Amino acid sequence: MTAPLDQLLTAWMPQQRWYPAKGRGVGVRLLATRDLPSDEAGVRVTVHVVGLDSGDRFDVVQVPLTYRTDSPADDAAVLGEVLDPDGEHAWASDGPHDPAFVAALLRDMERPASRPAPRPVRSRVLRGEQSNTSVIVETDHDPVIVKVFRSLHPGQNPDVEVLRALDGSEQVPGLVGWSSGRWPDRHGAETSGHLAVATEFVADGRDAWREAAEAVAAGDDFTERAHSLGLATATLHGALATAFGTTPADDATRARLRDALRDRVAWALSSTDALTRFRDALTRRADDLRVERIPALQRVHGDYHLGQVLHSPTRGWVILDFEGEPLRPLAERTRPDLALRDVAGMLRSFDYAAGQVRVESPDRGAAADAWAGRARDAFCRGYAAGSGHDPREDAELLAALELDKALYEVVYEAGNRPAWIDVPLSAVERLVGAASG
Ligand SMILES: Nc1ncnc2c1ncn2[C@@H]1O[C@H](COP(=O)(O)OP(=O)(O)O)[C@@H](O)[C@H]1O
Ligand SMILES: O=P(O)(O)O[C@H]1O[C@H](CO)[C@@H](O[C@H]2O[C@H](CO)[C@@H](O)[C@H](O)[C@H]2O)[C@H](O)[C@H]1O
Repeated sequence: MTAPLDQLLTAWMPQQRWYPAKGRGVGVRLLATRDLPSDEAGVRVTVHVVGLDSGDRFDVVQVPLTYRTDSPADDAAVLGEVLDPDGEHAWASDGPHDPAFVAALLRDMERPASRPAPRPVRSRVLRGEQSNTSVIVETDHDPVIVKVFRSLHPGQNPDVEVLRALDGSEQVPGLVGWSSGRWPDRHGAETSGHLAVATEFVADGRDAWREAAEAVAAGDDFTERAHSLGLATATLHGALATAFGTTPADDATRARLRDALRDRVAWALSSTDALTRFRDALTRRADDLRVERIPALQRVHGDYHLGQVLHSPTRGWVILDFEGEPLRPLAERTRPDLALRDVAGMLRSFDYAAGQVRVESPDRGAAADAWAGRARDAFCRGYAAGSGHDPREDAELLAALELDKALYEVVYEAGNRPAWIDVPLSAVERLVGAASG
């Protein structure tokens, strides 16, 4: 049966992992539509920008579709029969699954000077992602990964902004191109922002989370890799400081830091009951935060953990995903911050690798904790070798940032993986305990 596009989208979008309005009743509004030149006969490639209005919230998402006059081969990606933007009967498919969209998008992208447009040969959508849709593309040259942003925000997407600023740096994937679009906001004012980014695909890269999880399970040493990751992290921070500048910290920074921890405590306590037994200790900890020295503020990664880095035998460490913590408003995620926040994130991640063993086989918990202790120590030593400063010298600040991250993680796990919630909860217990004891 042929349906109008908004009806089809209203039924299809909530089933997608990236849908940001799960559980909320929304009005679906088509905000903008742009065709990309297609080189396949009978295929129309269209990028729709769609507003999801639930009264108190207004999310904007990108839905690229291809329209074919004949029923397409890949059933899994078909939304259904629809009237296309000209009112003609067509089959609509989810763009990232359709090579016609991928080719049209790559041709349409802006690119760094001297980089030719890659010509796709084959493509496949990466499975398991939550907030975006990424497509791995074999091309006439090197493989490329295209990240199609689903939730759109006005202005620069942090991934595009950082990769453009750091292009040529060994610690991040090479930039292939990016695309932008325009749409009216909920009040009808014209806005624009990034829609997608394409980068070098590190084909021999292994997810560091998987490497670490395997190592801790097998009792294998990880200190060499943790050391070189610390060094790569310090190099990344140096490159970010050069590209975006630094701001010296002052008394106002000190006050903001304490307010930020208080806000995080209040947000976490109101988001989940799991923290109730720590209420008093957490409130005291935030009120009592005293930090002597605060390093200069700078652009940081913002959601740094083992799942954000690849280990490649040919390229070394490659750091991904500069979009910051997905549960935080975008405007906050790009503000100058403490590089130490990323260090704290990675230290938490080593604890997570041990924590998942603790959850699954409590009898191996002590060995896993010792593994994490060695990895954390090696990471800090590597960071010191790269930056000239051991992060553990700022012990009070580092512990506060680890606590801040652990609180975020408790809320994240409560919403996403309740079976893992004890991993960050035990860190909260340790970190408030250490402060009061
Ligand atoms: N340049 C790349 N090379 C190889 N794999 C990549 C690359 N970029 C992303 N990936 C893979 O895709 C996953 C998701 O990418 P990421 O940028 O973190 O997207 P998201 O913000 O949706 O989590 C990564 O964990 C990694 O496995
Ligand atoms: O999806 P993102 O990569 O942007 O990050 C979110 O999901 C992460 C889980 O995949 C979550 O990370 C937490 O779990 C990791 C193990 O799966 C662990 O290595 C991290 O240290 C821990 O924070 C991340 O917090 C969340 O923003």
